[in-house]
Amino acid sequence: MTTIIDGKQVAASVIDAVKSAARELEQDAGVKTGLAVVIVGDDPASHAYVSSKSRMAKECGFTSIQHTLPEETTQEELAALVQTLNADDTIHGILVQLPLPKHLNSEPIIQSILPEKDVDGLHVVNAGKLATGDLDGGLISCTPAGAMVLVRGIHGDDLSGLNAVVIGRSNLFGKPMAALLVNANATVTTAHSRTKDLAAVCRNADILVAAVGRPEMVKADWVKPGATVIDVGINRVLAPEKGEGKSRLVGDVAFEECAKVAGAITPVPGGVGPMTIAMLMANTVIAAYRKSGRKAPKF
Ligand SMILES: NC(=O)C1=CN([C@@H]2O[C@H](COP(=O)(O)OP(=O)(O)OC[C@H]3O[C@@H](n4cnc5c(N)ncnc54)[C@H](OP(=O)(O)O)[C@@H]3O)[C@@H](O)[C@H]2O)C=CC1
Ligand SMILES: Nc1nc(=O)c2c([nH]1)NC[C@@H]1CN(c3ccc(C(=O)N[C@@H](CCC(=O)O)C(=O)O)cc3)C=[N+]21
Repeated sequence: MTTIIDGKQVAASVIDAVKSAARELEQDAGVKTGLAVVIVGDDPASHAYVSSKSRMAKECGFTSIQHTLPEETTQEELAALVQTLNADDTIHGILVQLPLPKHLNSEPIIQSILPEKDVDGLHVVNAGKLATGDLDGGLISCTPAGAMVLVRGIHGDDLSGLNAVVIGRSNLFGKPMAALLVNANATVTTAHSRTKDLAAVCRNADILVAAVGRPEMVKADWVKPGATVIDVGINRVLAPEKGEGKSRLVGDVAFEECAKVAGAITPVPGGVGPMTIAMLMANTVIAAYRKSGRKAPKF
């Protein structure tokens, strides 16, 4: 029987642990954990993600601040907001929702966030710590951190002898995911748009992770029988069967057919997505513990 990995349930248990950690920090040190989420422009999908992040932060007992800036915000205005949040002692985590509108350059903005407040794990200091194997010193990008929790739930902490293939090489997901898998002793291949015979590369994977942004690209005959399939893709496609103009969410994996071959597989929605938000909360409370000089909990 194929295991359908319940990301919602795993995320709920991470959130419970975050809530207790935040409560303890407040009781013992008088510190209320604070998260600031910055969004520029009016992309509806980005707004939906950002409001669920802000809502969850409140549910965790955090101070949650959302800065919604207009589409025509300048580079200087956004940079100034980040400086203000860097200097604000009540804010422990800063997340700038990506992508930014085209006229803005995201890289200097992300690199201007203090590394200890970079709950997205995108600052070079945090990316560098992960790349050099210092997993406890920095902050790890939320989606790969969450995907790893799901992988660990199936295979345990030690992936010795297992082949892992990650499709995608972004700084937000593919690169940190590959680093986490290598750190757990998997033998890792990173595939991308220039990879030759992707299907054959994937068939070699005991753990197959897809983060491409192409609806249902991974087919059943790409999956090694019994493999663990982690679908990171979030694609909104038209669903005429639900009515005119309606849409539904699908991953980068053709779920129905791949579920017949895989040993374990994440659904979309309800797989990696909820883990991303849970790990964002985890990173924020970790940042608050470190700022107060206390040993941070692990999630
Ligand atoms: N569930 C969640 O919480 C999250 C989901 N996502 C989703 O994950 C997906 C990927 O996100 P992200 O990493 O930011 O996306 P990017 O667009 O930054 O990266 C996509 C990667 O896929 C590769 N790629 C594109 N086309 C192909 C192809 N035909 N064959 C093989 N590889 C290909 C690209 O290769 P190349 O580098 O050569 O261009 C690139 O490395 C998206 O659907 C996004 O919405 C992202 C973050 C969080
Ligand atoms: N700086 C930055 N950091 C990010 O982590 C980041 C980002 N920018 N930009 C966009 C992507 C995407 N992302 C998701 C988060 C949660 C769900 C999620 O909760 N998904 C639900 C479904 C949500 C729905 O129904 O629309 C699920 O998969 O079950 C999805 C996607 C974070 N991202």
